[in-house]
Amino acid sequence: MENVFDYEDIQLIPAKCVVNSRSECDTSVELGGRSFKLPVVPANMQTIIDEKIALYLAENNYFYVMHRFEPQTRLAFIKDMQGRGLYASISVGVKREEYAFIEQLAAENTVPEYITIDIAHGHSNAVIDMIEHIKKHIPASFVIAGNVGTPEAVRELENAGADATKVGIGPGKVCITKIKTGFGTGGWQLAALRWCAKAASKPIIADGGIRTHGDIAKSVRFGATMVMIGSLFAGHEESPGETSVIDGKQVKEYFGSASEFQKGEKKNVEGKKMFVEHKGSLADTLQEMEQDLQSSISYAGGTKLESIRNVDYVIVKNSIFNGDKVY
Ligand SMILES: NC(=O)C1=CN([C@@H]2O[C@H](COP(=O)(O)OP(=O)(O)OC[C@H]3O[C@@H](n4cnc5c(N)ncnc54)[C@H](OP(=O)(O)O)[C@@H]3O)[C@@H](O)[C@H]2O)C=CC1
Ligand SMILES: Nc1nc2c(ncn2[C@@H]2O[C@H](COP(=O)(O)O)[C@@H](O)[C@H]2O)c(=O)[nH]1
Repeated sequence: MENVFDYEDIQLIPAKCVVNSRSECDTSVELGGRSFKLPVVPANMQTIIDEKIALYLAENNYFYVMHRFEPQTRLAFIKDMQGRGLYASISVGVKREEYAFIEQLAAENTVPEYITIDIAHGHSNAVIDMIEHIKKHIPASFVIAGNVGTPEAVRELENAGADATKVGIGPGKVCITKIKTGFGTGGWQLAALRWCAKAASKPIIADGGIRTHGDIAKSVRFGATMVMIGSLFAGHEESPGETSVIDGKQVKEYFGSASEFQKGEKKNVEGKKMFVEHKGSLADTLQEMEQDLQSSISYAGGTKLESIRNVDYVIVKNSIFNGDKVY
């Protein structure tokens, strides 16, 4: 691999502005036949999303992926969302009972519009078999498969029938995969995204490692259709993580899906827990993301998200923050 870099090593180069106001720039994106306000989706983790947040996001034209950690609630969740005239987007794993769940959905004719196969090491027969199982029983569902970190994996999952792939092994804020196993895209997630996107013939979701709103534009530049984000969405009033007070400050918990807090045991732990400062409302963050991305589009010299895809960039090794902390 040549040209290895991460988000903080890259600056996008401005092109001549064609709008009179940033409000003219359109941040919407299409995925699976629907248009969403932002190319951003909160991570399908238990401290990031719950039914209430999913409802808010769907009602307000944002993409969401419900987590898979309360499996018994998923059927009712799909019915509830669709009963309200909204789309349903759920996650599944690859264990035996998940196969039966897909068959149950088919038998009841309850077909979620989106299914994300949520596995740490997605380049595996387990994921390929699950893609094929879903496509056999409920072909109308749009299948997002992951996570992967190589072009070979993207091609193999696409060939198995995945409609989109999710890229990112270990760049997450509460991830310890890189430390515990020595593997992953941590530290070079943006370069891995670029590498995978060159091989992809379907949409890619960049997952993990986003630390600033500018990183969303950088992900789009390097081939992402959508960006999955955990830590920036943790700590909101609506966030499901528990609130506590540390050193007089209100904080909320954010833990990894492969942490002992999620698993309830210390087996194959590849995630940790942290506390993030209380951030106010989710709606405010989404609005700020939209404004920042509109500004990115204006700097790209266009009016639509796609204009970011063509901008030039420079590699400025680990230097852009000069020690500043924006967030
Ligand atoms: N994006 C990322 O970098 C990472 C994300 N995660 C998140 O953590 C959660 C748990 O993930 P995961 O452990 O996959 O889910 P599960 O615990 O549901 O495991 C799914 C199945 O895959 C097997 N499995 C898991 N990892 C491997 C591996 N490295 N090699 C072979 N088989 C494997 C498991 O068996 P067994 O447990 O017996 O091995 C199990 O049968 C998910 O939400 C995932 O997204 C976790 C790590 C990295
Ligand atoms: N290695 C691990 N990765 C995890 C775990 N739980 C979630 N994740 C991944 O992190 C992203 C979110 O990253 P962030 O940088 O935006 O916070 C999430 O979507 C998963 O792919 C875990 O326990 N271990």
